Amino acid sequence: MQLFVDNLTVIDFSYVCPKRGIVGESWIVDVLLNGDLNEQSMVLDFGIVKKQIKAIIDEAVDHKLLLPILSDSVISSASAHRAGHEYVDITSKVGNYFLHSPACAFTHINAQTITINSVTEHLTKIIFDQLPNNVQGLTIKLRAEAIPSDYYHYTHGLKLHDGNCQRIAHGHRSKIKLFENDKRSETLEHFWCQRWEDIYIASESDRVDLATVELSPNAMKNLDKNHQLFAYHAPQGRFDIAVPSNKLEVVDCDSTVELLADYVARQLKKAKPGNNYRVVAYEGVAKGAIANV
Ligand SMILES: Nc1nc2c(c(=O)[nH]1)N=C([C@H](O)[C@H](O)COP(=O)(O)OP(=O)(O)OP(=O)(O)O)CN2
Repeated sequence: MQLFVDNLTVIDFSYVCPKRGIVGESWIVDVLLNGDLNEQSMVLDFGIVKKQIKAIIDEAVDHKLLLPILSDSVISSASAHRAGHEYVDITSKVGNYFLHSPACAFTHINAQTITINSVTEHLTKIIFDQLPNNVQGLTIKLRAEAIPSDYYHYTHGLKLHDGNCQRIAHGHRSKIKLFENDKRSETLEHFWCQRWEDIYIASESDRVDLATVELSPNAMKNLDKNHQLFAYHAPQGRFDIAVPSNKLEVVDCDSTVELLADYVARQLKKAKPGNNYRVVAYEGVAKGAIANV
């Protein structure tokens, strides 16, 4: 007998890509179980699938930075600054990134590259080990939202969030709808999606200098004038990141989706003060915020 739950959850995360740097991503999760019926005449109670399997997936990959640990582009090591924290040094074709975060902000994936296949394999093993004996098969399907318009991938962290969004490098694949004087402008959408392609969005208020940043000894040797540094303390611990300027947008606000919608709206208004703008910004799949100026 087979049991399925479509759209079980959306995982919002970022991953290291040797070509693209740090990439924000959102994947929808569908689950298919194969097994005998239990004493309740069920393969597995939907309640358990929806709560426990979702919780395992969240704990494994949601709001984390996924590291392809078989790739030469990632070096991770224990932090010398703080217990339970990890350094991650990343080299990529678009520049080098350096991070320091509580270890829970990273997931090591035993692969050369982060792909739907490598993450599916990682999740399947973790989940299958925790299923009851009557469940003999598990198929996890990860898929990106089908977006007919332009979209961007962004990475950020919300220092004021009391949940996992405080992690300094988690992200999303997001569309944006822009209206100029009540008329949808695909030209403007295209412009912003190019501008924010694989972007890291940092807040000016989190900027730190070389004297205060906490990064690995290797990072401190390799930082150059192209890097900009950001750090904050949040309930899970201390977070630091060095980002290459060519993959960075520094905003004058926090990066909640409400404030990003407002930020885009303000930039549009500044360029053409006589026009009215409506910005519908998404944070991953099927959720977002609307700003009007
Ligand atoms: N009003 C807002 N709420 C939240 C924002 C935000 O910008 N405005 N942002 C976040 C995080 O950035 C987060 O990445 C998104 O969280 P979400 O996927 O919704 O959170 P959960 O994992 O808890 O939800 P699931 O349904 O389990 O995916 C949080 N909130």
